[in-house]
Amino acid sequence: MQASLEQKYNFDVVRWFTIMAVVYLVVGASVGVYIASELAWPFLNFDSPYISFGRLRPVHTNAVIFAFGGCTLMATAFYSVQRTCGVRLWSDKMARFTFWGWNAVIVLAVLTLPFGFTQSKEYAELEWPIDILIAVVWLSFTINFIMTIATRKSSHIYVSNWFFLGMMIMIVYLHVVNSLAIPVGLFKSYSIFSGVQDAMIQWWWGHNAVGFYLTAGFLGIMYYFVPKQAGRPIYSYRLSVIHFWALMFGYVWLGAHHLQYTALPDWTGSLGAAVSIAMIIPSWGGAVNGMMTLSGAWDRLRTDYVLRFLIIALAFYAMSTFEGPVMALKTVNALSHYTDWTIGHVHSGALGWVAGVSIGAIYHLMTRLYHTEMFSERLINFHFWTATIGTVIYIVAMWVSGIMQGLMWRAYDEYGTLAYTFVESVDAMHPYYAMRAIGGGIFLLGAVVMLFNVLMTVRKSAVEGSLTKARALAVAV
Ligand code: HEM
Ligand code: HEM
Ligand SMILES: [Cu+2]
Repeated sequence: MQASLEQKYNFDVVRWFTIMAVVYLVVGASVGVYIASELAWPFLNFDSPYISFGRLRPVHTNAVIFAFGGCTLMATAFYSVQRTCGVRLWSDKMARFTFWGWNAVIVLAVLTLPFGFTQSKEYAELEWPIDILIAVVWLSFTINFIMTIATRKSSHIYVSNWFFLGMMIMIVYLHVVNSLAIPVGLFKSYSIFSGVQDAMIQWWWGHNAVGFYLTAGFLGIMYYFVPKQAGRPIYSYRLSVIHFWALMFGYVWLGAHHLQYTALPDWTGSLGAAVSIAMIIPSWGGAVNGMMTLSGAWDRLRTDYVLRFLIIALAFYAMSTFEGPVMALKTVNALSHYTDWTIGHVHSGALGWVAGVSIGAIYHLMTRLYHTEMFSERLINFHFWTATIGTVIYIVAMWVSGIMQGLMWRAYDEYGTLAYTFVESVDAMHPYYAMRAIGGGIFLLGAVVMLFNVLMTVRKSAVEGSLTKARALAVAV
């Protein structure tokens, strides 16, 4: 059975993306721990512009979102679309181009960001030549995916493909519009938008990078891998369809919640807040749908570590999609904005949800792609606990420091003047920044163990010859 799968499908490109995703998780988390340490112990900036916090921060965000997240999305999308449609990828060449092109983007990011080449748009820092490359590579990914669905053998299009498709199409136009700029040199350009319009476009992209890339794409992963790992059908197919359309229509309206109390018209922020609150419903619908897939088989969580990763990720998804809407409310945002509370929210989504569901999917993929068991189940268990504990320490540290910052900045003394100077609030953050660096270090340790486990599994498969056998059998079949 497995042998013929090797022949029928293109798993090579999936294998490459899977391994690179794990490598980039380690790289991105390492830079994360480093910049977290720079905030706790500023001497680590070593007075060098190249490794200063300001320049390494976008290296971190690009590495985790686009390198780790991107490779995970491409591996899982290319794998699940073939399996659910019962056909090989439409074009092997295009898939190879997507792999090399995407990695070229990542290398270019590492080569430009530390030298200060940036458009200064968050999550869209890369300069215009790289933006063009991103658009071309992303389109090749999208077209290959759509054409694979178009040639499918199954009658309907499974819901995971809908989520991947939604992500791909939205990202094409968000990326293109947000990146429209007038170049004045090879690595210098000016946005065609200015002032408040520029801010609005930036956060229309920024929020939807979260909503479509970090959420819809990873929900595609959830809808394929949770039922697969649990060995049961998704709890409610009808709920998944409602989840999909509500998410697609809702998320695009939220960008203004990043710009409360700015030069934007007041009503845009109110609209953003109102729709944000409404988004709790589809988000929780999706999380419940994933969790209830285990209904009647909860005992599996005791023994199946991969399933644990997937389900705890859904718990973090539910938590961050409750926290986000609350933070969108103007009264709450007045306190939380500019503080570490936002950073805590980001990482409960990014570490708990995005990394959690990715890690679960990658462990699942490894055994299917290399036709063997994982090198060590115990190390997966170890990874589960380090990832969970590291994430919780990170988030708790940021909640405390964020709320403290917010309260210190608005505290008045008996004469009506500010009770604290800004630098006093920075000083008060030190213990929490140290705590975050430690939490991040624990998370990173788990990621390193995962890389080791993954590489040993590749080696194990080579020693056993299981992949070679599967391929040879494929020729014989
Ligand atoms: C070991 C793990 C990690 C550590 C220690 C870490 C640390 C950090 C630090 C120190 C910042 C800058 C915060 C600031 O400006 O005050 C940051 C920002 C960010 N990180 Fe991480 N990070 C980690 C993993 C991740 C992962 C896996 C993701 C995504 C999947 C991620 C996504 C982000 C994003 C989106 C931001 C920007 C937040 C914002 O602008 O509000 N991080 N991270
Ligand atoms: C219904 C769901 C969600 C809503 C309504 C929401 C809302 C918000 C709000 C109000 C902020 C703070 C804006 C500010 O004061 O600057 C924020 C920041 C952020 N959220 Fe969420 N959130 C949601 C889910 C998520 C999820 C699941 C993730 C992660 C993967 C995520 C990632 C982020 C990031 C990266 C930022 C920081 C943006 C920046 O300033 O750089 N959010 N979100
Ligand atoms: Cu947002």
